[in-house]
Amino acid sequence: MTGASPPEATVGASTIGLDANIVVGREDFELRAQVRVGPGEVLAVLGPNGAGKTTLLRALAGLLALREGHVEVGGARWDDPAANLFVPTTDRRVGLVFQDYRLFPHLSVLDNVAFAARARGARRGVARTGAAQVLERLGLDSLAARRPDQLSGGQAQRVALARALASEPAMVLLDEPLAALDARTRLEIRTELRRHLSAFAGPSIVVTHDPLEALVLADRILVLEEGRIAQTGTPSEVARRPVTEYVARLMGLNLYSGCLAGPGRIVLDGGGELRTATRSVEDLAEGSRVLAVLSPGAISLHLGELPQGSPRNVWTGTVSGVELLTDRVRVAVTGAPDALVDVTAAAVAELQLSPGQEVRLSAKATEVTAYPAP
Ligand SMILES: Nc1ncnc2c1ncn2[C@@H]1O[C@H](COP(=O)(O)OP(=O)(O)OP(=O)(O)O)[C@@H](O)[C@H]1O
Repeated sequence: MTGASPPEATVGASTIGLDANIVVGREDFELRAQVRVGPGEVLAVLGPNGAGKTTLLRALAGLLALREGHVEVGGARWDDPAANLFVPTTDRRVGLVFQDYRLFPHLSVLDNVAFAARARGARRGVARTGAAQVLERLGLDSLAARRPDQLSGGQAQRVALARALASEPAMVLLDEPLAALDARTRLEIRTELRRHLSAFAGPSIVVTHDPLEALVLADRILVLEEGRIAQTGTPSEVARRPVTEYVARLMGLNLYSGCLAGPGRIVLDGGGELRTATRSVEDLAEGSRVLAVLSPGAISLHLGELPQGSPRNVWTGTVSGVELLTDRVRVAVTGAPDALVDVTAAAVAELQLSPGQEVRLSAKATEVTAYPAP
């Protein structure tokens, strides 16, 4: 599948894991998404606030009933309104991990992890033995006797994952699992989480705001916007060929839409044009709708004459903002087209860049990646 897959596309090839066609309404919001996740596959769901990510997880977990469609996991139907079928959450084999972990405060770590087996009717000793094995596997055995208020954020997150895995789920659903952690712990746990999810045999879905988390954790990314699938693809497809402004911004790219007006020449919808050296658009007919991305680091800013051997794309603009990032300065330029440009702090000083400043922008045609618009 390419990164430019159409809306409501199907995700993943296998049908043995999760196969869902989700239609749910919440007052004036409607989510419509077809989602397939293969066994052992990790799907990251990315999207802006209010896109419907949590609604999607809640529908899969049985915390919200479908209006239409179906949810099937490992061949078992969990929701199918047309057949009047709805399996309640407690009877769905789902391992849930929430942002705030939701550990039971009055239970020890061991009993938190043993909870699902107990709820299914296992005897206390049996449930605890199973829980102890999971804790050991995750390297958490030393925490077994503690209560949740005696855990750090990172430890609580690990215990929450242990509890989810100990329930022997058919599917694992994680809602912003690393959001409550500080940056350093997040990095550590992200790596561990990747390992544990890779070892899990069923489908997993991770909801996240963080593009890096999606890129690192997932085999496949699904982008939700306003209750619809905006894009699906492997992390590298989505990172290289975003199809919406939201994804382009997340990936730190300038995204332009326009029409092919000759070989390698794109007339942009918002004004201006770009030359591209992308081979794959050469076969497209003139007039075809295309998207083009240009990295902020591939654009240069100039005040006077351009250096010799000028690149193919040159245009003028006005600096509208200058923002210091950790290792570079991001300059917003208004023009035809608008662009975000990354320069060094030295360049900002040398060019005396500040809002209102007129600049010339240049970028090589080889840096402009174009592809058919979905
Ligand atoms: N209990 C509810 N009743 C009615 N509408 C709701 C309810 N919960 C959420 N919504 C609406 O459903 C839409 C999707 O919300 P949802 O929480 O799924 O988004 P999200 O992508 O998870 O957002 P965020 O990243 O902010 O958590 C929003 O428009 C929201 O206002």
